[in-house]
Amino acid sequence: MPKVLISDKMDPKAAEIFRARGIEVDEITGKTPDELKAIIGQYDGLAIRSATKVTKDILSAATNLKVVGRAGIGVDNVDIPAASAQGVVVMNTPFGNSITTAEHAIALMFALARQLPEADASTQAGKWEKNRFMGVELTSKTLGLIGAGNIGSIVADRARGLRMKVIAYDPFLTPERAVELGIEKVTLDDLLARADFITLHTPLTDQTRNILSRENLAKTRKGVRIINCARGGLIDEAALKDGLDSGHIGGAALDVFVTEPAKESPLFGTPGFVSTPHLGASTTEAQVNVAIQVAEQMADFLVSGGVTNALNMPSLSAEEAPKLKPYMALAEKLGSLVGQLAHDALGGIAIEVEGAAAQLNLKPISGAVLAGLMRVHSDTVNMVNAPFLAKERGLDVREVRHDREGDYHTLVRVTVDTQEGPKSVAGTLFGNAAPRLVELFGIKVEADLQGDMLYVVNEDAPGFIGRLGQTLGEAGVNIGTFHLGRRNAGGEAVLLLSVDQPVPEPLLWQLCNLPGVKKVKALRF
Ligand SMILES: NC(=O)c1ccc[n+]([C@@H]2O[C@H](COP(=O)([O-])OP(=O)(O)OC[C@H]3O[C@@H](n4cnc5c(N)ncnc54)[C@H](O)[C@@H]3O)[C@@H](O)[C@H]2O)c1
Ligand SMILES: O=C(O)[C@H](O)COP(=O)(O)O
Repeated sequence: MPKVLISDKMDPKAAEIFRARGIEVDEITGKTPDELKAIIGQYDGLAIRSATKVTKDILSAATNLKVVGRAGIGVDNVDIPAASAQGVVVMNTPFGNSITTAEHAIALMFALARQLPEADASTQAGKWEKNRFMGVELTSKTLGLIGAGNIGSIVADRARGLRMKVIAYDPFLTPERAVELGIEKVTLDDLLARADFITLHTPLTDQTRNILSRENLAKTRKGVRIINCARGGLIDEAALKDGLDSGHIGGAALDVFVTEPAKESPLFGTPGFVSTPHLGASTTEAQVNVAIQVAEQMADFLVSGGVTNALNMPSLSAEEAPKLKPYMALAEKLGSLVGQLAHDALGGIAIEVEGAAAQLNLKPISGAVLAGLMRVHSDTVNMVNAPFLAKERGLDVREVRHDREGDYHTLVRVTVDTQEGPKSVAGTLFGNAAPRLVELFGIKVEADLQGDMLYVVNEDAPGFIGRLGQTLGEAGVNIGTFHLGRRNAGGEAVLLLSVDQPVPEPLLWQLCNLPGVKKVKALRF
């Protein structure tokens, strides 16, 4: 039974779903990194929000971990390259809290426009300072969005409802989408020069870090009000403080900080500054949404192999997964076969599909081929890390879908570029379920790739098979199945034998020395 750890505060629905799907679950929150490291080894899945930092160090102890599920959007607390290298799938819930977070941005915009927190504190202190608090209307003001993805688009929609003019800087926003959203796509400088309010909705990346730098803050309109419900690090906090002190910036509201938890900051107590403790996603509705989504996604993966919203693996729906399962087994065997038979470094690999296979999602099939190929050299390779390792090793991976009828109703072909030229193996599914090799380096041969096997290349001549059987028999090696193929009568022949036990090295040498033998190799599937 798979076991999941929920290490951050999460709606109880998550644990309920895991249990209902036959998954054992522990909810242990507030652990230090060392404490987490000490227990993580027992879990197949880790469900988190933003508090747990899934570092390379934690992952190194997560020897059973298969999936990290983020109940939320941002995954900057997960070392995705390290997880990928270790074959751990990382998934998030990209839409579950978007409305809630957009609403928080709008709430903070109102808070700034009408100085609500300061007015509240003053009133509750018994001051009744009616003349101190003079606000601004939002109607007709220009709102500048930096980032117009899921959350930015919802903010735009709500802001348009408030009769604001919305402009957006987002290099990936298409002109068509901008029209659809009713917003104007602008350059960053244009946005800085025109916006009365600026709200940030990008992830924190090398391109967005410090996007509101001291220099860019100086380009904003006097009195600009700034909201950040996205990620700390998008704004230079020291420059923001200086801008508020000088009066150039009319107000700033931060839900997120460079260092969290932000228990102290030079910004605290600055007039015009409003803050919340990373509450963007904190509504009952959003937390129920993300808890249900993350638990369903992780359970799908752990129980049936379905992959949704993964950041380091192609998606595979729970309905697709059973259909693809036999193909992935076939693909992995074909990858393993070429991996075991290749003698030199491979320059490239082509994964081709035709017939029924051509109608399927090719990514998981090619991931399985690569996993089979590379597992020959490392048993920690799986479908998640195989494509990354292939890229790291400079392997050129080509995927081809053929729209043609072949000899088989479904076929997967793997061709590797070797120093001797391209070499190809192909397989099909018998009864839509049983993987079968049907071609080996240009020779038609039908074989199950199963357990211990022997691959023999020899000159096609009478008497050879008898000598081979006798040599194996005398050494006490029992032959299970026997598959023979040849290029042409009297030419080169290929034998694939399944044997009941591994063939020891001295016996392989003995077989190599039989007359007519060109090559012998022990294989294992
Ligand atoms: N405060 C919270 O509690 C909270 C809650 C949810 C999400 N978030 C954060 O909000 C942010 C936005 O989330 P989302 O769901 O809208 O993400 P998203 O991926 O849907 O949208 C991000 C947008 O940023 C744009 N972008 C990327 N690089 C850019 C750049 N250099 N300049 C301008 N735009 C750029 C992208 O094109 C995309 O449209 C994320 O950082 C997420 O972690 C915070
Ligand atoms: O990226 C997100 O989803 C938000 O930052 C929410 O973080 P939280 O789950 O820790 O509230």
